[in-house]
Amino acid sequence: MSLIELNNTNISFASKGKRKGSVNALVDMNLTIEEGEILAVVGESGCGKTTLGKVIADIYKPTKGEVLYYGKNIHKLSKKEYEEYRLAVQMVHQDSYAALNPNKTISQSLILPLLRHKLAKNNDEALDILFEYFNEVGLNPPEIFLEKYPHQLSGGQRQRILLARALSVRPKLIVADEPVSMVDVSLRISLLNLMAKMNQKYKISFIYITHDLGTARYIAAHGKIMVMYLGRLIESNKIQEAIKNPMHPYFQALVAAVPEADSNRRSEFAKELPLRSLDMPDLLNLPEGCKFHPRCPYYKDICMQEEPKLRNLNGGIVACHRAEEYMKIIETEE
Ligand SMILES: Nc1ncnc2c1ncn2[C@@H]1O[C@H](COP(=O)(O)OP(=O)(O)OP(=O)(O)O)[C@@H](O)[C@H]1O
Repeated sequence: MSLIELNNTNISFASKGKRKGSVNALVDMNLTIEEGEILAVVGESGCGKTTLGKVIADIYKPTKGEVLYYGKNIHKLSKKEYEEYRLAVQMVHQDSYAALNPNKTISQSLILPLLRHKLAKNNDEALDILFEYFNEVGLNPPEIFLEKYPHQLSGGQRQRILLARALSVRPKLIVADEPVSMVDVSLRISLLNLMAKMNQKYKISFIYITHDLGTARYIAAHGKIMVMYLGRLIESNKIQEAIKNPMHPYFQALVAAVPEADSNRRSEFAKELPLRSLDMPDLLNLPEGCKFHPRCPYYKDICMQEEPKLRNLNGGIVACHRAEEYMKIIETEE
């Protein structure tokens, strides 16, 4: 049974601007996360990646559809089961500063959940647990970091603290939302390696949310990728296969935009894909048919009329009317 499953999950928000309307941030989302799996979620800003993470962590409640934890709807769990789920699914947020209380030392912030969830009987036991995980995430010696306030630490140190906090409650899944985007480039690889190590050592599943395909490929080297566009899942596959043979034109454009020093490793599709437009459509007035067609260089009449459904192709799934046809065009062009 899957650790987490989303069944036709939808969520819409009232628009934030002056214009009235609602934004569909997740549309008929179906996905499964297995124990120990790493899933990278990619797509450009505003496509719904964070919303997806927050729905999985029950920070947002779906407007329609359900989230299952080991086959059970999270909103129908008993109190005890729900507590177990809340500990099992931890979210690490992009902005490490906002995620920590600025008026409390790190130890004051991190001891509390351990006591509240009865993972430690008293402060000393909680500190022992934190020492263990601070060492694990490379914050040595732990006592120095535990007595600091968030503003006294660097972005990289705060992200490690958030990972240690998530780890300390022994989760089954960590939803990591752009965990390295606000960290110095030189520290990114060490944080990614840390997550990969946690995945191997503790069999923790990861959902790694990013708009950066390079880091997604790095962390989910043996995992899956899912590509989102305007709240929709448009492609998913094993990550290596997906990058070698991207099916959806939008994903082809993302792959084409990744710099690759070694020409042998470049996907054969990784060439400039000229989109018709660089802008996302108006969220309050989405186009008919395929939501990508106003930007797609390969659209035909059917793309303007019918929204493509997800279907099986090349070991994965894709929502594009013309994927096979398009892939053939590329083959004959080369
Ligand atoms: N609490 C909210 N209230 C209203 N609209 C929201 C809310 N949260 C998200 N949205 C809207 O839902 C859509 C998806 O947002 P989301 O933050 O999930 O995208 P994202 O892909 O994570 O973007 P980014 O990469 O910039 O973080 C956006 O149009 C956003 O404005």
